[in-house]
Amino acid sequence: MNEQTPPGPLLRCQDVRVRFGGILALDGVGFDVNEGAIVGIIGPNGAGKTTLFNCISRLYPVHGGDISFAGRSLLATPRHRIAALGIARTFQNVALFDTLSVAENVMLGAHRRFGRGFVADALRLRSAVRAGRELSNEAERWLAMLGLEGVAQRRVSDLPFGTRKRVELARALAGKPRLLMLDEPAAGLNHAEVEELTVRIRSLKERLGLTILLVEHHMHVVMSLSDTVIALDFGRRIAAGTPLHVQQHPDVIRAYLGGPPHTTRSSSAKVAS
Ligand SMILES: Nc1ncnc2c1ncn2[C@@H]1O[C@H](COP(=O)(O)OP(=O)(O)OP(=O)(O)O)[C@@H](O)[C@H]1O
Repeated sequence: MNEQTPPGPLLRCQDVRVRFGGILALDGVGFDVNEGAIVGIIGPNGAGKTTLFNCISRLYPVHGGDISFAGRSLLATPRHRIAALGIARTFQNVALFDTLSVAENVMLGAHRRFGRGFVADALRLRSAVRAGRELSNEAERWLAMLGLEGVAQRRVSDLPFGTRKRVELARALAGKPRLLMLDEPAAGLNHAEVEELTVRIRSLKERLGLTILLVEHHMHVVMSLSDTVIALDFGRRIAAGTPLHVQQHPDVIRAYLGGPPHTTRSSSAKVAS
């Protein structure tokens, strides 16, 4: 555990509520994420998974409850301070600077750790050169870790989707987060890429001592990686516990199969590992 962290979970969501007009996208959701754990969030389409990520990243306002990180409420933290606190994320549809190179995108991820000193250095030539070199060495390290050395100078827009997802992961890691939030990292990947991703997430977590919050529709990925799984449906937490417990929970099966009380719900995911 990090010395500056008070005892307790690294991330705590308590009774989180978010409304969009008449829709309660999150309706009193609560759970803890302990340091070093992988917590999976599952649920049918529209369950509130991405909304939850957007609340933790401070992209969406929260209308009730609290979200705290390392013992401190995030709700008073402006969104531009979230990365500096040690939270990084990837997006369902990949959010990179398409016209920049792979290396430049990853350097941007590392840049936050150079902070204001980096800007100050830019005003002093020798230091600026040194800081630039450090940043570039740092980016190279992450590119090597993700097997991206061969495409470092390629423009992101020229790369296949699976590679862009890896670049986004490298950029998130370059910020040296304590909490890494992965929003459907396996979406759009082929079978071999999904297998490779599962192994990579597990090994990165071990190697870097990461804590991971994972939203994923591929049940094999989420069930094999997660220590704890939280299931949402219509903005509510319907189950939480070990992957096996959640997988066999009648409300989870009902939510995915569209049985009562939510007979209209369908989903692209099946509850099977
Ligand atoms: N910006 C928004 N404006 C209005 N409604 C929204 C917005 N974002 C999400 N919603 C609504 O909130 C609910 C939860 O959506 P959310 O995207 O969080 O679900 P999800 O579980 O991530 O679904 P999926 O698996 O399809 O990505 C849905 O009813 C959705 O239409």
